[in-house]
Amino acid sequence: MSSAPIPRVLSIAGTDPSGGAGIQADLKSIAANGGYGMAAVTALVAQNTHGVRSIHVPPVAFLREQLDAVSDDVEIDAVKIGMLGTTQIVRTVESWLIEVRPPIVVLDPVMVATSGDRLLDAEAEAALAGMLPLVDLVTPNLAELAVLAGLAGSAHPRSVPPGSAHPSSAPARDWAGALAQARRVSERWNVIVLVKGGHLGTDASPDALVDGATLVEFPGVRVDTRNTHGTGCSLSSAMATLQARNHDWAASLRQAKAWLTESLLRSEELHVGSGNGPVHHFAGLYARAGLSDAETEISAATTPAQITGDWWDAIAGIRDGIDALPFVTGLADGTLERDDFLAYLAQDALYLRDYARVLARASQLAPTSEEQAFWATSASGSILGELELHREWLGGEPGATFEAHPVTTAYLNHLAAAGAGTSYPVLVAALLPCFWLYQDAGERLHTRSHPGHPYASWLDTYADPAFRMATDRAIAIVGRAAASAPTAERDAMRRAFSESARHELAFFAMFPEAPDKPSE
Ligand SMILES: Nc1ncnc2c1ncn2[C@@H]1O[C@H](COP(=O)(O)OP(=O)(O)O)[C@@H](O)[C@H]1O
Ligand SMILES: Cc1ncc(COP(=O)(O)O)c(N)n1
Repeated sequence: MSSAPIPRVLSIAGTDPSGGAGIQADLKSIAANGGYGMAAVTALVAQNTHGVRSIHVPPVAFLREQLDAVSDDVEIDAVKIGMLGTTQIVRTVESWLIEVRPPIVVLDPVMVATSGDRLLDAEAEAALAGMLPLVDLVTPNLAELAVLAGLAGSAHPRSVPPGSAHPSSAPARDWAGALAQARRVSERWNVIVLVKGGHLGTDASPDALVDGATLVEFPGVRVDTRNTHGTGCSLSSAMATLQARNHDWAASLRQAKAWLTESLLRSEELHVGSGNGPVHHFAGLYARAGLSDAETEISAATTPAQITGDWWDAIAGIRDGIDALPFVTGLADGTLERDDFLAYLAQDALYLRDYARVLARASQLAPTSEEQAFWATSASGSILGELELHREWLGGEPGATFEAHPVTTAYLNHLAAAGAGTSYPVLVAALLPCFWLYQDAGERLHTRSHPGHPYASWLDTYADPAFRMATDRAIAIVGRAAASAPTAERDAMRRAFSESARHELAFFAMFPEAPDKPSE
């Protein structure tokens, strides 16, 4: 697999010359999350960390020219929409969206700035709600959510006469109230709502994704800082960028929140203005590039489970890829040719023999006797597994000569390289995908077993609770090692983990051997 392409993300928003919110924040946020940022300006806002002084709206025809100049030339992977200001601007962006149909659209329905200044005409609120059917994800704060929920209650958002009071809901005072409003908005306009609990005034800062009746909640820790200018802008553009990579909203939110929390924690390092300062968009990158010296507090703010959870989310594409492979679907429905199955088992036996040696190396490097025993037991299990495969399925002597497929060799070389180093954390991170991806795919595969299934006895082995426990244990060990590792080593762990995951995918993809590249 080649590396993921860099998403081209367009921000359509207002400006903040002090650099903390609006388009300036969006561009930093897109770049910090691995995207190529572009920007079309809706309104020029004279503002700083204390608030808005005045707003200048250029002719809307010129906004349309900016948008066309980008879309006539550049393939856009995601759009983030921020401050729109007036009904005319809303309509202009809406008609451009209808023509261009960007694949991902995130709308931060900016109405009022953190400072309390209005950034959207009151009469434009209904028009803004009217564009929601063109949007994939909307990211209102609690006040904005209440306005949208009020409009969701009316017969048709555009039936509300401009300037008239619409049946607005009061901002939710508790989390349950916010979720109920979000559900109304989601169902009314068929849009996913990212509910932000940052304004609830509690110690927690929860967020949630609401997609009709489906709810996924993300607990968050409130960072004690005044530097929250532009958090909404930054989060929404991070979401647009990460979604273009992940195609999984929950994974994107988990990553975006971890990044934003780190950027809030480090915001004190910036000395910008004397009001509500900006977040430090590049805090993590600076730390990892050696451009800043404090790094340990951030590690401390991240739990082992969050780290391994983030790694797992980042390989969502690989997991989907495994599930879709002809080998896996054929194994599930029993249509896999026996020769292909046996060819796979022969490679698996070869793999397990050397994997056991690398597990033994982890046992050698383990810092505690408990972990030493865990890896030694796993090594023993792996080599016994190899013997069993030969006896049961391959009908040969252990060590019988199968030729290693280049894919098997490549995976084993990667593991051997991790084992040849001296970093226990990197080694165990490289070993983890073999536990985790196998366990994960196996959990689904074993449900497909039935008495007449040609591979029933193989599928049944996937249900082994001992392997599940071993996988949980391996995840916990790796998470703990990562949480206490210096940043550079933790990055090397993440790379070793995702590299092994890519090898896992290639391993499952080996058979049946395709004569031609399958069409997309
Ligand atoms: N002090 C804080 N600590 C942690 N997260 C915060 C803090 N302030 C805001 N956030 C997070 O930043 C994101 C944007 O939040 P919010 O303040 O609601 O947006 P807006 O800028 O649109 O008002 C949310 O995910 C929220 O949880
Ligand atoms: C141009 C522009 N767009 C949006 C915001 C909202 O900022 P916040 O995220 O602090 O609510 C802002 N202050 N300026």
